[in-house]
Amino acid sequence: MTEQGSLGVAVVGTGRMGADHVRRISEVISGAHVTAVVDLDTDRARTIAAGIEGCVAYGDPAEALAAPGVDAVLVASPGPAHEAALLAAFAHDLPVLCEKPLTPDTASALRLLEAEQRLGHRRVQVGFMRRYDREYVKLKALLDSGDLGRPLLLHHRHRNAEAPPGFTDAMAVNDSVAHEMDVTRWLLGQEITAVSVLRPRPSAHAPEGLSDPQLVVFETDGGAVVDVEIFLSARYGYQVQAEAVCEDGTARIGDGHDMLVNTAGRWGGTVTPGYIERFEDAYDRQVQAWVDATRRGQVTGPSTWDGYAVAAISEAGVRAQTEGVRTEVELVERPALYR
Ligand SMILES: NC(=O)C1=CN([C@@H]2O[C@H](COP(=O)(O)OP(=O)(O)OC[C@H]3O[C@@H](n4cnc5c(N)ncnc54)[C@H](O)[C@@H]3O)[C@@H](O)[C@H]2O)C=CC1
Ligand SMILES: O=C1[C@@H](O)[C@H](O)[C@@H](O)[C@H](O)[C@H]1O
Repeated sequence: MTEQGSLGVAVVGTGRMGADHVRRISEVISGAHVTAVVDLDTDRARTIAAGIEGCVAYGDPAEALAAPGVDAVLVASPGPAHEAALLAAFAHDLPVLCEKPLTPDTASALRLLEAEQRLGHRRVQVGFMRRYDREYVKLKALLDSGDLGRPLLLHHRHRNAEAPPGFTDAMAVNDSVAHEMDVTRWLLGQEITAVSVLRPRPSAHAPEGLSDPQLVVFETDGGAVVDVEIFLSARYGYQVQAEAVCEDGTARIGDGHDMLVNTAGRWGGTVTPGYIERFEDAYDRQVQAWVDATRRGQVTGPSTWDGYAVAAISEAGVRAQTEGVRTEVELVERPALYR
């Protein structure tokens, strides 16, 4: 840290999310600055570093994390690269904000759980940023208050304008629905115990070979049933909604953050084009919360355990999807570090 106590952050992966986080740390939030950027595409890393005073570009995460001035790490490389980056951070006992998913499979998530326990303290916050979205925070507070009674059903809608190139059926579950897995566990304070997946006839706008949309159904250990529409080729914009159906009422979020306009015989608001715009404030609040906690020497937010649980639910979800069967989720016993 600098004399002023500003946290020196290395950002690993400078693609869409990584570059946005570099901007956020440099221009939006307080208490941190970017000292290193790392990308296998070294030209990209160099271009980003060139715009930030004192920032050095690297091609190898391990080399960057050993550099002076690196107090903490933000991992924004693709999911399959997260395990190596986290293990490199653990080797220097550095705090990490790791973009979701923690890892895309259970075996690697378990290895990380074990590695963090060997360190003896929590080091990781997983980037499930919906927990920092003001609307989700409000919904959770209402459910926790008990004013609506016991939650019975949760309906989630998760629509992207178009699927990124190369997106697969499995990624619809372990990359996109991963958010609903986390937010369901958090909102309800319940564990997901089984997953089923239904695939209607694909939209004519779905990329060749992608089942889109899909309907994913979770059962929980508190007896709730949760459905998630994941529709990656919705075309008209990016929309994320959630509705809780409880014994004494219902509550719904995500209908619009904008004003409603009446003009030219039409009524309505706007739909954001993508997640960067829809969740801008949540990303800011997430990274600020991580920096603040790290400067206090604390680790808060979604843990490696939460990341592991989502990996296990994802694995069950991909099996449910490919085999067409309801699949139970198997979790190891929750270690003491995460209770
Ligand atoms: N929280 C959210 O809403 C979102 C989270 N994400 C997550 O953010 C992460 C990154 O996604 P995007 O930025 O969309 O991907 P991207 O493909 O735009 O960028 C990834 C970058 O990482 C680099 N890279 C690949 N392997 C690397 C390695 N081993 N070490 C260092 N750099 C490496 C690539 O060259 C590329 O520049 C993923 O985990 C993804 O799931 C992505 C979109 C939204
Ligand atoms: O995390 C995200 C992407 O990786 C994923 O591909 C999108 O479907 C999600 O909406 C976005 O939040």
